[in-house]
Amino acid sequence: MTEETTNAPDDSYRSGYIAIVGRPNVGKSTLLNHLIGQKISITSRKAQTTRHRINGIYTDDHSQFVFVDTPGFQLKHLNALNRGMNRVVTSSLRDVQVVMYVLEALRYDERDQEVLKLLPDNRPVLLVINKIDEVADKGQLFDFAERIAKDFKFADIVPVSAKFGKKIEELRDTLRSFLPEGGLIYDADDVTDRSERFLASEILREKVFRFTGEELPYSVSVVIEKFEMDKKLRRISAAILVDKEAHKAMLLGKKGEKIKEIATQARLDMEKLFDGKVFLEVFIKVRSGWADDSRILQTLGYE
Ligand SMILES: Nc1nc2c(ncn2[C@@H]2O[C@H](COP(=O)(O)OP(=O)(O)OP(=O)(O)O)[C@@H](O)[C@H]2O)c(=O)[nH]1
Repeated sequence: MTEETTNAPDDSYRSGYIAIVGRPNVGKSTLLNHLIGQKISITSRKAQTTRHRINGIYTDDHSQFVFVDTPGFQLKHLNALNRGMNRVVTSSLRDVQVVMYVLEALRYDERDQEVLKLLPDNRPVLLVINKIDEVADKGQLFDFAERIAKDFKFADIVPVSAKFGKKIEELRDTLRSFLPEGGLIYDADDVTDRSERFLASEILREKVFRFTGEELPYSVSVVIEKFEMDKKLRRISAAILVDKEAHKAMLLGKKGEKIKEIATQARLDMEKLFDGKVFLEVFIKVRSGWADDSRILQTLGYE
């Protein structure tokens, strides 16, 4: 905790960057969506759906929170893609004022400890225990928190249920108390500094994961090949990159029904977020072995 943070009078405006860190699937994206009150970061049952650093912004009369969502740590199977992701995590921690370390209630193993090792010791780190709705005996949460606190000096501990929006207000209040005094970093009505182009690809990727369930591997990626404004209409062409012909068939579904449904749902979400009509074309391209190809990764913006 810095002097500046502790001494700021409570009625002063506060603002700052907050990183969300934790291993895949603990609920970071769900938490971010609730913290900013709008769907920006994508969520899915599958681990590792977040590959980019995303800023979600929440502004009220007393504070502005700029959230940085980080990709889940992948400690096994280090290919070029995962190495790129771990770099994003470490670099996103360098320029934030507060870190939220997210765990799933009652789950803590060596993978979480690995993540813990990368946390900074020179600024406040909050332990956020998510998915408390899954724990019937709340006393267990207390013992759990005590155990984790032996491994790291947390500034505070906040139990939440991101999915059910429980204790989110409390979490925001706690976060606020650790933000430095300062004015707006972004405009008051901004929710993200990401381009519509990026958001479009995230929405489509979410639908791909949602509609293919566990069938499709994580190497699937989405590239927006065209994003044009035609008066008020957004014309978007997107390519879904897959590794194998078999994956393409999974995405197509019977008579192309699955991809049609994916594209329709993605378009509806885009129209809601952009508040305007969208014309969306989706192609599926087979690109074998791309997850290990650094050159292609560069063009996708991972490295
Ligand atoms: N029961 C319960 N499930 C939750 C809660 N928060 C998130 N989940 C579920 O946990 C799964 C993973 O959530 P995500 O938000 O995608 O997790 P993430 O940590 O962002 O995952 P990566 O993007 O892979 O790093 C989803 O199925 C969520 O619905 C919660 O509070 N309670």
